[in-house]
Amino acid sequence: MPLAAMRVGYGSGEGAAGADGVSANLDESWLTGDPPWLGLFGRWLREGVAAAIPEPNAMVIATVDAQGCPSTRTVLCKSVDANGLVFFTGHDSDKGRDLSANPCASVTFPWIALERQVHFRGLVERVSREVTQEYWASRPRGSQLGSAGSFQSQPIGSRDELEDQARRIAAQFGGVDGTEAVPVPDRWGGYLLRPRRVEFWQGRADRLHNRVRLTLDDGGWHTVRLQP
Ligand SMILES: Cc1cc2nc3c(=O)[nH]c(=O)nc-3n(C[C@H](O)[C@H](O)[C@H](O)COP(=O)(O)O)c2cc1C
Ligand SMILES: Cc1ncc(COP(=O)(O)O)c(CN)c1O
Repeated sequence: MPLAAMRVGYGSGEGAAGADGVSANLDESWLTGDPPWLGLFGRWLREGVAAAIPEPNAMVIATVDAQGCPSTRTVLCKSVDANGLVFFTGHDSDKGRDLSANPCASVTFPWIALERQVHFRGLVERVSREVTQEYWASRPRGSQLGSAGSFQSQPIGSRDELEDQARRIAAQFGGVDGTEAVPVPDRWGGYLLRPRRVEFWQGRADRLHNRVRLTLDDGGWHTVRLQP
């Protein structure tokens, strides 16, 4: 099928795997909690889990370099609370360098199977070393060794070289089957995105979608409905 002819209609409730609130129109009254995005975001995330969509906590994050050019890639959101969204990555990666130069990011949860997306934008800061260490300790040993064995976003000559490097580094900590703890590399850690703008989007028929945006200013959170 030609790309130009590929399209899906939204708002029938059929594609949405039985999630609540799919047939009802997204309404400002759904915004509950403190901050007011927290309740609905948590509900939609739980519905994404229940609908078994792949990696419902995956979010596409845009960062901007010192020249003002954006880049996007996917990371996993590993916790969310009233402060914001936490993810873990390499500080020396492209995104880590962008965030050092420009500590502002935008993320999108593309829950297309549920005919929904949520965007966040805000300032990003590193989490404490304690928070990073606690999360690191919860990761499977293989993932710890994988992160320790990779200098994220640096070039490497071949797959074989990457595997040799990872094996060499794993051996320093007793190897894949060892029991010695793998320390968190200094170059790896968590970031907290503190939202100042959040948008909930729900697909509707004939491209007449629902969009509700919350913005934080000195007076608190403000809600506005946007045209699709
Ligand atoms: C579903 C999915 C989840 C990912 N989660 C993470 C993550 O949590 N942290 C991370 O550093 N990279 C993650 N990646 C890899 C990144 O998308 C990216 O390739 C990597 O972080 C390097 O990005 P950068 O060079 O732009 O900094 C994930 C990739 C996918 C497809
Ligand atoms: C390179 C990389 N780092 C970190 C993560 C975060 O997830 P986890 O801590 O569960 O490995 C991922 C997830 N795909 C990843 O690909």
